[in-house]
Amino acid sequence: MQLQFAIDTLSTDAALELAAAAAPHVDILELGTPLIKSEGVAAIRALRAAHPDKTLLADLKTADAGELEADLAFGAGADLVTVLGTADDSTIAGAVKAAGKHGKGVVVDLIGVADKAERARQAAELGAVFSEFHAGLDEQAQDGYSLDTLLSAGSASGTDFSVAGGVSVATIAAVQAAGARVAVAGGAIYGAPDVAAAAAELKAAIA
Ligand SMILES: O=C(CO)[C@H](O)[C@H](O)COP(=O)(O)O
Repeated sequence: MQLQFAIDTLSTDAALELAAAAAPHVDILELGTPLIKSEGVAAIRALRAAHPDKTLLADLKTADAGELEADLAFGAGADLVTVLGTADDSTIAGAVKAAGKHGKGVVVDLIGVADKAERARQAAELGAVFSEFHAGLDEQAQDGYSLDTLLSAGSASGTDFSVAGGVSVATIAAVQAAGARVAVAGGAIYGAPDVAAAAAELKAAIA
Protein backbone atom coordinates (compact mmCIF):
# COMPACT_ATOMS: atom_id res chain seq x y z
CA MET A 1 0.00 0.00 0.00
CA GLN A 2 1.20 3.51 -0.81
CA LEU A 3 1.19 6.49 1.52
CA GLN A 4 -0.14 9.84 0.31
CA PHE A 5 0.57 13.04 2.24
CA ALA A 6 -2.26 15.58 1.93
CA ILE A 7 -0.57 18.97 2.24
CA ASP A 8 -3.45 21.07 3.51
CA THR A 9 -1.74 24.39 3.95
CA LEU A 10 -2.37 27.79 2.39
CA SER A 11 0.99 28.94 1.07
CA THR A 12 3.37 27.43 -1.44
CA ASP A 13 6.31 28.17 0.84
CA ALA A 14 4.75 26.20 3.69
CA ALA A 15 3.83 23.38 1.29
CA LEU A 16 7.40 23.19 0.00
CA GLU A 17 8.72 23.01 3.56
CA LEU A 18 6.28 20.24 4.53
CA ALA A 19 6.96 18.34 1.31
CA ALA A 20 10.72 18.50 1.80
CA ALA A 21 10.41 16.99 5.26
CA ALA A 22 7.94 14.25 4.37
CA ALA A 23 8.93 13.33 0.81
CA PRO A 24 11.51 10.65 1.69
CA HIS A 25 8.81 8.73 3.59
CA VAL A 26 5.74 9.06 1.35
CA ASP A 27 4.84 7.83 -2.12
CA ILE A 28 2.47 10.58 -3.23
CA LEU A 29 2.54 14.30 -2.41
CA GLU A 30 -0.96 15.75 -2.51
CA LEU A 31 -1.53 19.46 -3.05
CA GLY A 32 -4.60 19.98 -0.88
CA THR A 33 -7.68 21.81 -2.11
CA PRO A 34 -7.10 24.85 0.16
CA LEU A 35 -3.54 25.22 -1.17
CA ILE A 36 -4.70 25.14 -4.79
CA LYS A 37 -7.51 27.61 -4.04
CA SER A 38 -5.04 29.91 -2.31
CA GLU A 39 -2.10 29.73 -4.71
CA GLY A 40 -3.53 28.32 -7.95
CA VAL A 41 -1.73 25.96 -10.30
CA ALA A 42 1.51 27.84 -9.62
CA ALA A 43 1.74 25.71 -6.48
CA ILE A 44 1.74 22.58 -8.64
CA ARG A 45 4.59 24.00 -10.74
CA ALA A 46 6.58 24.80 -7.61
CA LEU A 47 6.13 21.33 -6.09
CA ARG A 48 6.98 19.73 -9.44
CA ALA A 49 10.19 21.77 -9.71
CA ALA A 50 11.20 20.78 -6.18
CA HIS A 51 10.24 17.10 -6.59
CA PRO A 52 10.78 16.18 -10.25
CA ASP A 53 10.41 12.43 -9.69
CA LYS A 54 7.63 12.30 -7.09
CA THR A 55 4.02 11.43 -7.86
CA LEU A 56 2.00 14.63 -7.39
CA LEU A 57 -1.76 14.59 -6.85
CA ALA A 58 -3.68 17.85 -7.28
CA ASP A 59 -6.77 17.64 -5.08
CA LEU A 60 -8.90 19.80 -7.37
CA LYS A 61 -12.21 18.22 -6.25
CA THR A 62 -13.52 19.19 -9.67
CA ALA A 63 -17.31 19.48 -9.87
CA ASP A 64 -17.68 20.73 -13.45
CA ALA A 65 -15.61 21.37 -16.58
CA GLY A 66 -13.59 18.23 -15.94
CA GLU A 67 -11.47 18.32 -19.07
CA LEU A 68 -10.51 21.99 -18.67
CA GLU A 69 -9.61 21.79 -14.97
CA ALA A 70 -7.70 18.53 -15.31
CA ASP A 71 -5.82 19.87 -18.33
CA LEU A 72 -4.70 22.90 -16.30
CA ALA A 73 -3.34 20.75 -13.49
CA PHE A 74 -1.67 18.17 -15.74
CA GLY A 75 -0.09 21.00 -17.74
CA ALA A 76 1.39 22.36 -14.50
CA GLY A 77 2.93 19.00 -13.59
CA ALA A 78 0.32 16.96 -11.71
CA ASP A 79 0.28 13.19 -12.21
CA LEU A 80 -3.16 12.69 -10.69
CA VAL A 81 -6.17 14.97 -10.19
CA THR A 82 -9.35 14.46 -8.21
CA VAL A 83 -12.88 14.84 -9.56
CA LEU A 84 -15.91 14.63 -7.28
CA GLY A 85 -17.96 11.47 -7.44
CA THR A 86 -21.04 13.67 -7.08
CA ALA A 87 -20.21 15.32 -10.42
CA ASP A 88 -21.87 14.26 -13.63
CA ASP A 89 -20.42 11.26 -15.46
CA SER A 90 -19.48 13.60 -18.31
CA THR A 91 -17.29 15.64 -15.92
CA ILE A 92 -15.37 12.52 -14.88
CA ALA A 93 -15.14 11.42 -18.52
CA GLY A 94 -13.82 14.86 -19.50
CA ALA A 95 -11.06 14.70 -16.89
CA VAL A 96 -10.21 11.17 -18.03
CA LYS A 97 -9.93 12.49 -21.59
CA ALA A 98 -7.43 15.14 -20.43
CA ALA A 99 -5.53 12.47 -18.48
CA GLY A 100 -5.26 10.37 -21.63
CA LYS A 101 -3.83 13.33 -23.53
CA HIS A 102 -1.13 13.85 -20.87
CA GLY A 103 -0.52 10.19 -19.98
CA LYS A 104 -1.77 10.88 -16.41
CA GLY A 105 -4.66 9.73 -14.21
CA VAL A 106 -7.92 10.68 -12.50
CA VAL A 107 -8.98 9.81 -8.96
CA VAL A 108 -12.67 10.08 -8.08
CA ASP A 109 -13.28 11.55 -4.61
CA LEU A 110 -16.37 9.99 -3.02
CA ILE A 111 -16.85 12.67 -0.36
CA GLY A 112 -20.60 13.18 0.10
CA VAL A 113 -21.58 10.15 -2.03
CA ALA A 114 -24.17 7.95 -0.30
CA ASP A 115 -23.40 4.65 -2.07
CA LYS A 116 -19.63 4.92 -2.37
CA ALA A 117 -19.04 1.31 -3.49
CA GLU A 118 -21.44 1.62 -6.43
CA ARG A 119 -20.07 5.03 -7.49
CA ALA A 120 -16.51 3.64 -7.32
CA ARG A 121 -17.50 0.86 -9.72
CA GLN A 122 -19.01 3.45 -12.08
CA ALA A 123 -15.88 5.62 -11.78
CA ALA A 124 -13.70 2.66 -12.75
CA GLU A 125 -15.87 2.10 -15.82
CA LEU A 126 -15.47 5.77 -16.73
CA GLY A 127 -11.68 5.34 -16.65
CA ALA A 128 -10.65 6.56 -13.18
CA VAL A 129 -7.47 4.90 -11.92
CA PHE A 130 -8.97 4.56 -8.44
CA SER A 131 -11.55 6.13 -6.14
CA GLU A 132 -10.99 7.80 -2.80
CA PHE A 133 -13.27 6.63 0.01
CA HIS A 134 -13.26 9.92 1.85
CA ALA A 135 -14.81 11.52 4.89
CA GLY A 136 -13.89 15.18 4.83
CA LEU A 137 -12.80 17.34 7.73
CA ASP A 138 -16.37 18.45 8.49
CA GLU A 139 -17.68 14.87 8.55
CA GLN A 140 -14.77 13.79 10.75
CA ALA A 141 -15.75 16.47 13.27
CA GLN A 142 -19.25 15.01 13.70
CA ASP A 143 -20.11 12.88 16.74
CA GLY A 144 -19.72 9.17 16.21
CA TYR A 145 -17.46 9.44 13.14
CA SER A 146 -15.56 6.24 12.46
CA LEU A 147 -13.24 5.22 9.64
CA ASP A 148 -14.69 1.70 9.65
CA THR A 149 -17.63 2.56 7.39
CA LEU A 150 -15.22 3.78 4.72
CA LEU A 151 -13.07 0.68 5.03
CA SER A 152 -15.94 -1.76 4.64
CA ALA A 153 -17.37 0.18 1.68
CA GLY A 154 -13.95 0.24 0.00
CA SER A 155 -13.46 -3.50 0.46
CA ALA A 156 -16.99 -4.22 -0.80
CA SER A 157 -16.50 -2.12 -3.93
CA GLY A 158 -14.20 -4.60 -5.63
CA THR A 159 -12.29 -1.62 -7.07
CA ASP A 160 -8.89 -0.03 -6.52
CA PHE A 161 -9.36 2.53 -3.78
CA SER A 162 -7.71 4.98 -1.41
CA VAL A 163 -8.94 5.99 2.04
CA ALA A 164 -8.93 9.48 3.56
CA GLY A 165 -10.61 10.61 6.73
CA GLY A 166 -8.25 11.27 9.56
CA VAL A 167 -5.96 8.30 8.88
CA SER A 168 -3.40 8.07 11.69
CA VAL A 169 -0.77 5.72 13.06
CA ALA A 170 -3.55 4.11 15.10
CA THR A 171 -5.67 3.30 12.04
CA ILE A 172 -3.35 2.91 9.06
CA ALA A 173 -2.88 -0.84 9.57
CA ALA A 174 -6.66 -1.29 9.32
CA VAL A 175 -6.64 0.70 6.07
CA GLN A 176 -4.03 -1.67 4.69
CA ALA A 177 -5.93 -4.73 5.94
CA ALA A 178 -9.05 -3.48 4.14
CA GLY A 179 -7.14 -3.75 0.87
CA ALA A 180 -6.62 -0.08 0.07
CA ARG A 181 -4.16 0.84 -2.66
CA VAL A 182 -3.34 4.17 -0.98
CA ALA A 183 -3.72 5.55 2.55
CA VAL A 184 -4.10 9.33 2.64
CA ALA A 185 -2.90 11.21 5.71
CA GLY A 186 -3.05 14.95 6.19
CA GLY A 187 -3.40 16.20 9.75
CA ALA A 188 -1.53 13.21 11.18
CA ILE A 189 1.57 14.45 9.34
CA TYR A 190 1.32 18.24 8.95
CA GLY A 191 -0.04 18.62 12.48
CA ALA A 192 2.78 16.68 14.10
CA PRO A 193 5.62 18.43 15.91
CA ASP A 194 8.12 16.50 13.76
CA VAL A 195 6.70 16.13 10.26
CA ALA A 196 9.43 13.82 8.95
CA ALA A 197 9.15 11.52 11.97
CA ALA A 198 5.35 11.35 11.68
CA ALA A 199 5.55 10.44 7.99
CA ALA A 200 8.23 7.84 8.72
CA GLU A 201 6.15 6.31 11.51
CA LEU A 202 3.12 5.96 9.23
CA LYS A 203 5.26 4.39 6.51
CA ALA A 204 6.84 1.97 8.98
CA ALA A 205 3.39 0.88 10.17
CA ILE A 206 2.57 -0.45 6.68
CA ALA A 207 5.98 -1.78 5.68
O1 LIG B 1 -9.17 16.33 1.27
C1 LIG B 1 -9.17 16.57 2.46
C2 LIG B 1 -10.29 17.26 3.12
O2 LIG B 1 -11.35 17.46 2.22
C3 LIG B 1 -7.99 16.13 3.30
O3 LIG B 1 -6.82 16.39 2.60
C4 LIG B 1 -8.10 14.63 3.59
O4 LIG B 1 -9.26 14.43 4.39
C5 LIG B 1 -6.87 14.10 4.33
O5 LIG B 1 -6.63 14.85 5.49
P1 LIG B 1 -6.88 14.26 6.97
O6 LIG B 1 -5.99 13.05 7.09
O7 LIG B 1 -6.48 15.38 7.88
O8 LIG B 1 -8.34 13.88 7.01
